Amino acid sequence: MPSLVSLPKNPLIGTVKVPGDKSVSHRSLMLSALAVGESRITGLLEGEDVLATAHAMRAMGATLNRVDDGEWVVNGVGVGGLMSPDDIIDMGNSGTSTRLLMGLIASHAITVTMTGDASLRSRPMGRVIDPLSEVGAVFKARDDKFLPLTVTGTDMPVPLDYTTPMASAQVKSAVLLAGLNTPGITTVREKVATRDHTERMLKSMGADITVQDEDGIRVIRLVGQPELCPVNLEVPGDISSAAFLLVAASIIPGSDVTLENVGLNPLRTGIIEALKAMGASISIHNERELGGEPVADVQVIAAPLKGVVNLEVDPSTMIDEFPVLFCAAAVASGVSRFTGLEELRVKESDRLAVMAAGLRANGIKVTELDDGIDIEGCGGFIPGGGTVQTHLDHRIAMSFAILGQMANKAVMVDDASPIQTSFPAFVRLMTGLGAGLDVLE
Ligand SMILES: O=C(O)C1=C[C@@H](OP(=O)(O)O)[C@@H](O)[C@H](O)C1
Ligand SMILES: C=C(OP(=O)(O)O)C(=O)O
Repeated sequence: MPSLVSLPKNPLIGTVKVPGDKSVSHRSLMLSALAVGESRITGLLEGEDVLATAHAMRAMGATLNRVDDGEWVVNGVGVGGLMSPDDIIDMGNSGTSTRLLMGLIASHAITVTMTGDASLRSRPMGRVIDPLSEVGAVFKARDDKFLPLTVTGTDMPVPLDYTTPMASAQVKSAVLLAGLNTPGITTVREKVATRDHTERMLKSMGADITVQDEDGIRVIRLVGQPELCPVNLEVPGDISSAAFLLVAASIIPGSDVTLENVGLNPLRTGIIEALKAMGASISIHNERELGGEPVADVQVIAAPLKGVVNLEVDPSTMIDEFPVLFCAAAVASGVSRFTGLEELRVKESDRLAVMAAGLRANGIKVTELDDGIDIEGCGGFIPGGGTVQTHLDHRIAMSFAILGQMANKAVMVDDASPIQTSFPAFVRLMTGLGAGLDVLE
């Protein structure tokens, strides 16, 4: 497996585009595959996770054709038109693909067997098996909660009124997608708002979906069995990928980077608020809307960061950005404390334990908490010299690639291959800006 070596080189200078948003890309393929007619998607993220979604939708009968870089044409089968695939579907490393697809399948009378890589096979699926079983789907899962699993959807789906037990857009979306081919109104209630790409895209495709605040609970109601209209959709840049550059350009002295066309969905922008709270110099330009999502150009100029202990940002608005934020905290001056992050333990890896181990291996003093982490910042360059175990987690790999740019000794990432799941151009783009990254095959 290819390892990655990161050592300081130059300030990051330039203007770049980050790849398409992974969450929006998944949904654009899934929903256009259920539309009646031809959809055209541009700016699609062509990372392994999204390609797994494309493979799954083809296997269930939709026609998806790649016509150019990031440009795909999808001919959908209509809501209710999915068919049983003739083989097991390998979902690779992608939790979003797996859980949202389970929702789609739950209200189609088809049978699908899914598996994934070692990381995905270790992640809990009970959080979607439980509500989808109430819809009427039948699951046969390893230990009742892990992949490989077989799901048999029902031809008599029940519309749920479901309150999500944790802040999860994947769980919310799985229940909503099950509601697509279910008569009646499917209701999902969220105590904590999570990314609303599903809601926005369904509305833009003609579904009758409403979102209300009822006594502090976000209530989403979807009328089942719509005819979804095909779309011409441009996918905005992924702020979760942009986050690596926001942190890198903040911590590497002399950097000045502009990121074009970044999706700034209000339920995804916590990383910008968090970095600003630490002293980052980030400005937003050219705000506009793209495919129903707010986007803008984001400029970041290097600035000294200070630790933060009472971050007043909702974790669900930056849940995937905590690994790289921890690296920013390692370079900042002073102590940082992050809590309320138990969900990080069930991502591609246990991101609290793996980040703590990687930071310690590179000379950073950390204390791992049940639901968070304390980090003693170095106020500049960190010792470095450690090898980080990524555990098949792309965000661990990229976070330590960034940290190595502020290390006295090289930071080694044991496996760079997971980066292909969400940001295939990461090394090329970072080195083009001035970073010192080398991939060793
Ligand atoms: O709905 C989505 O596209 C996602 C939701 C989040 O997961 P949870 O909903 O489980 O928090 C996030 O971690 C993931 O990268 C993408
Ligand atoms: C958790 C992530 O994705 P998924 O759940 O789709 O694997 C991520 O991209 O950080």
